[in-house]
Amino acid sequence: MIVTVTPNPSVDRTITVPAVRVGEVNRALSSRIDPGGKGINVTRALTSLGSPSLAVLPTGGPEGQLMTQLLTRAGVAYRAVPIVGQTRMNVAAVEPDGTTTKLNEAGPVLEGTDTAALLQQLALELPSADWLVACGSLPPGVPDDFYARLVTVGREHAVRVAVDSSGTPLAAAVAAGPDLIKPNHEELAELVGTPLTTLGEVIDAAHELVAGGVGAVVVSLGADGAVLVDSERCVWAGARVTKPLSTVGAGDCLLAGLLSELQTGHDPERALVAGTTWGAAAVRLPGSVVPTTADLQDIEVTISHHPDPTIPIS
Ligand SMILES: Nc1ncnc2c1ncn2[C@@H]1O[C@H](COP(=O)(O)OP(=O)(O)OP(=O)(O)O)[C@@H](O)[C@H]1O
Ligand SMILES: O=P(O)(O)OC[C@@]1(O)O[C@H](CO)[C@@H](O)[C@@H]1O
Repeated sequence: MIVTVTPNPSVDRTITVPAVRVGEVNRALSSRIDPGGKGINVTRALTSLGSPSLAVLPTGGPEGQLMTQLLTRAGVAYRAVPIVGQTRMNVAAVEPDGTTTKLNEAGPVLEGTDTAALLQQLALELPSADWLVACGSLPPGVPDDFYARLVTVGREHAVRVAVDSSGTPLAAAVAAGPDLIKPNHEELAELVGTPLTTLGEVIDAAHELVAGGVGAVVVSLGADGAVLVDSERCVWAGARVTKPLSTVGAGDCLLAGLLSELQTGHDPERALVAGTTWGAAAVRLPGSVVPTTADLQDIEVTISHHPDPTIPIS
């Protein structure tokens, strides 16, 4: 079982527009809402593709109610921890070529009691977890070492911990030695404190983190695929998508595909191929819609054990 925790979930509103015109009234061609936030997307993708998963999240206010309704409707298993504040709503404006502009709220303030209730709920779920997946930004009020604490708690319960976040919460988690992290290009550059302009530099940065105690580093590189580095291997994988519709949640689907294979004992290379397939499938779907089995059928993944280190990464 894969348990995800999303301290800062969001109802995602995706609005399709002919073009984003800053400072003007933009009329929508269509709009949709999805239950969102990175860990929730991971659980939604796993559920859609038949891997057992449970999402733990704080919820409050009308958007919180909407969130639980959307999750129930989607058949997603979840534990909602009530909070005083109001769950956020994030907006994505998507142009016809897939260009996506996101407007993310900071999220509600979580009081100390809210954070304690979230941790208490997680403690109840850990006995049935193989992986704990901690994802997304932290809302105001949650201490920066929240994910680092989860890494320690996971280790105490012999549960592997994956972290997908950014900035200080990710840096603190990395110092605690998680089993897996999934930064994208920018998050990795911020983590190691240096711009990364080629695939070779990305790989070197990932090796540096593995040497420092992270079990595996999977770097998602958008249209340039993804690379997995651990103490035994460095593998790159990518898939071509001709008509990208929305990249929102592609990284979450990549992580879900990867963990679905790791959980069942498959090797990291096979897991990377699955993750790349799920990520590419997500890009072909609107909003943060997660793929079904049918969406994975015609995706061809290329892998390389000796990726060209000079390839520029944008
Ligand atoms: N245009 C694309 N073509 C093919 N595959 C893509 C494309 N964009 C994304 N992917 C696949 O999806 C994976 C995740 O995408 P990306 O690197 O954009 O994640 P991310 O920045 O973490 O996204 P998010 O935070 O919105 O989930 C990539 O590693 C790649 O496998
Ligand atoms: O503000 P955060 O927590 O960094 O990211 C939140 C978010 O952008 O991430 C998901 C896509 O990965 C969306 O469902 C959601 O709106």
